[in-house]
Amino acid sequence: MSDLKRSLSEAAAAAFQAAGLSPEFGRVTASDRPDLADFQCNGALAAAKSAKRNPREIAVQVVDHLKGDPRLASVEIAGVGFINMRVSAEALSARAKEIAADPRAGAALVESPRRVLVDYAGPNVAKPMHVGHLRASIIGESVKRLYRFRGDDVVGDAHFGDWGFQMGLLITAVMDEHPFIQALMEKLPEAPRGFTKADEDKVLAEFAALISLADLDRLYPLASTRQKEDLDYKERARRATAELQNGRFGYRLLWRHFVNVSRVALEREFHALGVDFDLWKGESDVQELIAPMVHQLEDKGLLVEDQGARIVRVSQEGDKRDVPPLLVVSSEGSAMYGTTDLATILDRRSSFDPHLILYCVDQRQADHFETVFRAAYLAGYAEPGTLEHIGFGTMNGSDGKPFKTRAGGVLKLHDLIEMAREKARERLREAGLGTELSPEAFEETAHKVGIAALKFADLQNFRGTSYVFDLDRFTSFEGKTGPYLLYQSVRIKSVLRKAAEAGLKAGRITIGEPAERDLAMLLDAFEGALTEAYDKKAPNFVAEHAYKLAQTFSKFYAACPIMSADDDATRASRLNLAQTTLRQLEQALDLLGIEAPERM
Ligand SMILES: NC(=[NH2+])NCCC[C@H](N)C(=O)O
Repeated sequence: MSDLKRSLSEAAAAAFQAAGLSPEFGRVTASDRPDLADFQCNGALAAAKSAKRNPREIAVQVVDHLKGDPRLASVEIAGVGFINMRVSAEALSARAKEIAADPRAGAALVESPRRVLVDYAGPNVAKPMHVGHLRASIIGESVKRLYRFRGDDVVGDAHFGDWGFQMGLLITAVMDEHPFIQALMEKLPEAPRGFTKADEDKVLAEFAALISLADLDRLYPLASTRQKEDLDYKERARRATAELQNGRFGYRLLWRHFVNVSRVALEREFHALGVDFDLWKGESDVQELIAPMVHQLEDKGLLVEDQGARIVRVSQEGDKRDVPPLLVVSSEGSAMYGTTDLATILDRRSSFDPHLILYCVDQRQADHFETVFRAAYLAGYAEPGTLEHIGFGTMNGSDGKPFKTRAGGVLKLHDLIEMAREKARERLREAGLGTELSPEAFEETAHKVGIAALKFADLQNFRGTSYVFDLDRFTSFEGKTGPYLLYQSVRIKSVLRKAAEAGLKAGRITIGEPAERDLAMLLDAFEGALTEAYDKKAPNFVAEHAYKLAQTFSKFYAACPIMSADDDATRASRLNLAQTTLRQLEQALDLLGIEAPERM
């Protein structure tokens, strides 16, 4: 089973081949003049150039070969040699029927599934999340779902930032605030003889009683500001970080408490956003791998001294792109962000052995990843081409700079979601929607509308583009928005409910009216949109398809009455089209990480 674009491409390829030309020229695309044709093939022009022949002559040969294909109602030459095709009603009906019967709503699977690891979100302990993390979460979740839906074996990993300087800052701040903890830390440079798991749990419980998430949220920014002015403080934090990393027992316990508290809170917020990880590994998880890795890099002759630090040079003379070297060990002897990323590649190789790792991280880290990837290829830790950075632009405020809250601070995911939810409530009330829902159901709908607004606003743009945060626009039920798509899907659900209540059943699809035709064409285009999104790691192609599908359905519904159709067969066919549209639309929304409510 394949979509029309692909099956017509195959036919055109055969036609080119029959004309003694490369089948490559047979690529068929959706027509840019839908009023004239459904599909077009421009291959005759390219073929003419390479074969030094007349394009029209080639087009005539190809068209002659294609004529009589039962799928085509017409195939004609336009201009200097463009080939225009119109699909027959029978072929379109058959394809629509196929999609209606397909649990995958017309989407194919990849031919050879791969193991793919998606590294996304990348939140940090205690440090507040910024818009980069929000976008990484939204885009990464969608890419993960897309790859999984295409049949790959996919694991999504949060890659928790739990090992940097911020840990030393927190330890220092907490000790300053709690003399009890300070004293305890002095008593516990290492595990006392006979210290059991139960003893550890007791200490952790004491930490839990003294330090809450709110405390971490309060202390981190204070400590982070202070270390900028107070060199002595900074030095203490730096030492604490080093001691933690060297395994100081008390610090490790305290650190475990920080990690636990942050993780629980973060997972709750991500879950509210509809972002769920398969793996929640942290930077700390690969620390044991670093020392042997450094040795190995040394043995391979890749490590060089540079002003007291040890680096891997990844650029060579004449390289198109000059990227900074990988800083493996700093002059102070610590492992760095890139060192951890390199060790993580080793860890992933031994645990999951991925064919591909996708890093969904802010575009501003492009150089960092280029450096890490090159080092990994040089060291033989990954096959060239199997590591890929999926960068993205920023979400900006109206001032054109990365979005900040009104108070000027970085946004908290929790607050952002609440803002979107509040706007969604307002919008629903304004539109007179959800009036029949129970208060709980109304809340749930408002939540779904709010999340859809945020996610769709993000995913409708190609990821590389930056966009401006505008909650009023994002939450509107009109225009290219998440709420519009939810509204359309709820509308279809309501039609289907009414039909079911009246005992009406969906039946055999026949395509006749132009609006039915347009809808069937769009249902067929799902596969093409998914392929593009998959190849380019760009969910905006799925978003675009969902939007067009909703719009096309809306026009279809206006032009082709369902309940009051002229006869039973037409009604059954249109009901089936509506049902199939809903399934495909919900599938597309699911790939964007968006959930539609049952009612509004
Ligand atoms: N493998 C990675 N480096 N992933 C991205 C991690 C992002 C990092 N925690 C940050 O906040 O910037």
